[in-house]
Formats: sequence, structure tokens, C-alpha cells
Amino acid sequence: MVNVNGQDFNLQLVDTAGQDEYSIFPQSHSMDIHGYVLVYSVTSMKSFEVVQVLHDKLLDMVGKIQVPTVLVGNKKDLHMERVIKPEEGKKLADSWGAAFMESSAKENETAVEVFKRIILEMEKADGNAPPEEKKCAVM
Ligand SMILES: Nc1nc2c(ncn2[C@@H]2O[C@H](COP(=O)(O)OP(=O)(O)OP(=O)(O)O)[C@@H](O)[C@H]2O)c(=O)[nH]1
Repeated sequence: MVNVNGQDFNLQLVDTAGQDEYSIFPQSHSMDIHGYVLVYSVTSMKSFEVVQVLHDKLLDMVGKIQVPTVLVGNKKDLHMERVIKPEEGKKLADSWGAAFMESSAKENETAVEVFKRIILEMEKADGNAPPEEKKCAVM
């Protein structure tokens, strides 16, 4: 349960644990997903490339030019190992019309913030529909 602007949202999360950019989407094709959180590591160029492939695939899959998405650069605590600048992440997110933030799994706060941001993105896409149906699925 996440509270955004005084309203409670029941979030159902679908994790893609262990899948890569080649295997990820066919299995989840039929699921009712409202928003996507795409996470890369600021310490890995490869992961930054992978989220771009994933984003292309997911647009193909849903057949839309834009879906509610938050791009997250994780591991921002690893200052010495950083290879992707915040501006690069922001630029990519802007090109998708997505929200962008950096996070660290070591900070609870930023983890909660990710879920608040995706709810806001889903609400935006929904044109701030009336609050009858507030069940969301996030992948
Ligand atoms: N320092 C630091 N380490 C992190 C952070 N997030 C994840 N890790 C570490 O990175 C490793 C991989 O994390 P996972 O959560 O398994 O990554 P994943 O991409 O979900 O992996 P799969 O579920 O197998 O796809 C673990 O050792 C985590 O402890 C972070 O924000 N900071």
C-alpha cells in the first residue's frame, strides 16, 4: 500500500527476476500491467543499454508510443564506480516521455519514492480518473 497525495494505492508488483532482455516480454504478454519501472545500475553501461532494448520491446508489445514508465538509475551510493551521469539518465527518460530518478536500494526512502513516481505516471496517463478503481499492477 502506497499513499500518494492522501490517497492509498494497492500496488501489485511483477518482478522480472532473472530474466534478460531476450526472454523478458513474451511470458508477461498477457498480464494486465499499468506501468513500468525500468531499472539500470549507474555503475553499468551494459545495464543502461539493456533498459533501452527493454523499452523498445515493451512499446512494441503494448502497441503504444508511450506507456507510464519510470526510469531508475540504481546504486547511486557507489560514487566511485559510477559510469552513467544523472543527466544521461534524465535525457533518456525525457526521450521516452518518462519520469526519471536515481535511487539506492540501501536507502528505503528512494525505494518508496520509485513507487510514488510510477503511481503519478499511471495517474497522468489515466487523465486523473475518478478514484473508484485504484488497483495498479507495476512491472
Ligand atoms: N551498493 C548497492 N548495491 C546494490 C544496490 N541495489 C542492488 N545492489 C546489489 O546488487 C546485486 C544485485 O541485486 P539484485 O536485486 O539481485 O538485482 P536484480 O537486477 O534484481 O537481479 P535479478 O533479479 O537476478 O534480475 C546485489 O548484490 C545487491 O545487493 C544499490 O542501490 N547499492
